[in-house]
Amino acid sequence: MQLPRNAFKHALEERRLQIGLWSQLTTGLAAELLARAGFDWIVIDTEHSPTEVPAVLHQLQALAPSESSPVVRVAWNDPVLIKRILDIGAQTVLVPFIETAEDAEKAVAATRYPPLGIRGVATSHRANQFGRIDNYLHIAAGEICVLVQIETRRGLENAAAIASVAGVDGVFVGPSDLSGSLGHLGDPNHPEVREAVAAIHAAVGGAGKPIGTLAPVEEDARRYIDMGFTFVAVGSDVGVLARHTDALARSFAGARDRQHARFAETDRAS
Ligand SMILES: O=C(O)C(=O)C[C@H](O)[C@@H](O)CO
Repeated sequence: MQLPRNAFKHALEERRLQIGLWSQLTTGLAAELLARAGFDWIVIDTEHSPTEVPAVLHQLQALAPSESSPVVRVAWNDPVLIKRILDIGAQTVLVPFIETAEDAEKAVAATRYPPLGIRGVATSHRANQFGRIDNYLHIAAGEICVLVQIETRRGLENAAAIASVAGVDGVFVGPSDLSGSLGHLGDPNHPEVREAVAAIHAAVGGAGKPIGTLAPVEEDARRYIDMGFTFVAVGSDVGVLARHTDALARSFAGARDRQHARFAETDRAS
């Protein structure tokens, strides 16, 4: 049996723009629904959601038949978390809070078997099709994509060194945390944050690696695309659901309030 090809990894290598969606809805059912939407990549976020490993598995299964590549954001740069996610078949991991080249090396090492790294060896799991993929131990890394997240002032200062680490396939800028770290919490469009994003973009480009981000505001997403970002998540499932359900409820609130007022009038009259 062949190792599955990681379409997202190869698209990044070729700098083909990948439009993504952030997912925090946690269930296989939600992932199945999103799988048909037409995004190139979908982040299964375990850092800022209640999603634990079994729920990641259900989401990977739901996304498997689709054209949307799963990207699993682990909760922390922890080799145990990364190992568990790889063993259930994720081929792309996004590792948060990378501040130095050493942090990035640690993330990469967690995805590589010895002697290149420290990934624990299991003989039969979903990633190797329960032992059916020939030579998995020696070829797995070829289809694993490691994205590291820069989201602090320290990460900004070390962006070029982080991006240059061998085995880092791309750098993701976290605008929300970066703005907090730079003293502009809640204002990812503050000029200093924009300047920092531009500096990270230049450093990552200089290292010959692709860069991506999450930009739920359309104007921001289009700006990043115009700047040359290769992978841009343009929204999140919870955001889309919350905003659209708010708007739907609001659009019928007038009809309900008018009808209730008529009831109140009738009550008063009787
Ligand atoms: O710093 C950021 O921006 C991110 O890391 C993305 C966030 O975690 C968040 O917006 C996901 O809901």
